[in-house]
Amino acid sequence: MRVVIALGSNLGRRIENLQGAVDALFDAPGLTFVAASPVYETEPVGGPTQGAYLNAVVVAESMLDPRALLDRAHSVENAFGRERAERWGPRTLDVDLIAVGTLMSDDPELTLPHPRAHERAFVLVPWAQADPSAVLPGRGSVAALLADLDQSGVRLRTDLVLEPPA
Ligand SMILES: Nc1ncnc2c1ncn2[C@@H]1O[C@H](COP(=O)(O)OP(=O)(O)OP(=O)(O)O)[C@@H](O)[C@H]1O
Ligand SMILES: Nc1nc2c(c(=O)[nH]1)N=C(CO)CN2
Repeated sequence: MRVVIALGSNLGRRIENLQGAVDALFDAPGLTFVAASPVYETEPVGGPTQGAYLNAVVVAESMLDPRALLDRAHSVENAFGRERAERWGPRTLDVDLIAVGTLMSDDPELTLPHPRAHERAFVLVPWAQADPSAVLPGRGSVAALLADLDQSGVRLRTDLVLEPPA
């Protein structure tokens, strides 16, 4: 099943946190790397006053069940010292499951697609670069969603790149 994973960091060595997440996510069986987006510097959305984020999206092929995928996302966040202090607050690493195939779920522990993905340029801009034909289940094409979104807070960092997993 095709899965779309969003990465974000606005604390510490941000690009190293993102690259570390890519390496760690694929360090165990069940997940195969397909593509990584370019890296974007983005203005924080929501939460307290905080520094700019680096955001990127990774596309993968998964043989894991969605719950195991979420567990892996959480363990990678925890490995990077993520503290869950404040909603939408600063973090060394955020790993969100944006879509898992075409699954739909309203379970608060794992809502699919991610309930705020459709309104987040910091997710949709990198996703569209990683997969120009991307579709957000239940919401339509990512390109069409982006046409209605303000993308001014999302800036390409041509000097940064995510390598495929080590
Ligand atoms: N699609 C999903 N991806 C990741 N976490 C999810 C998803 N759906 C529900 N959750 C749950 O949301 C909880 C909070 O996640 P997290 O701390 O990453 O939120 P946040 O990054 O501050 O805000 P947001 O959810 O708006 O990105 C997690 O414990 C997780 O179980
Ligand atoms: N620019 C940006 N803003 C955010 C981000 C993020 O990754 N990038 N993540 C959030 C909670 O998931 C809240 N706000």
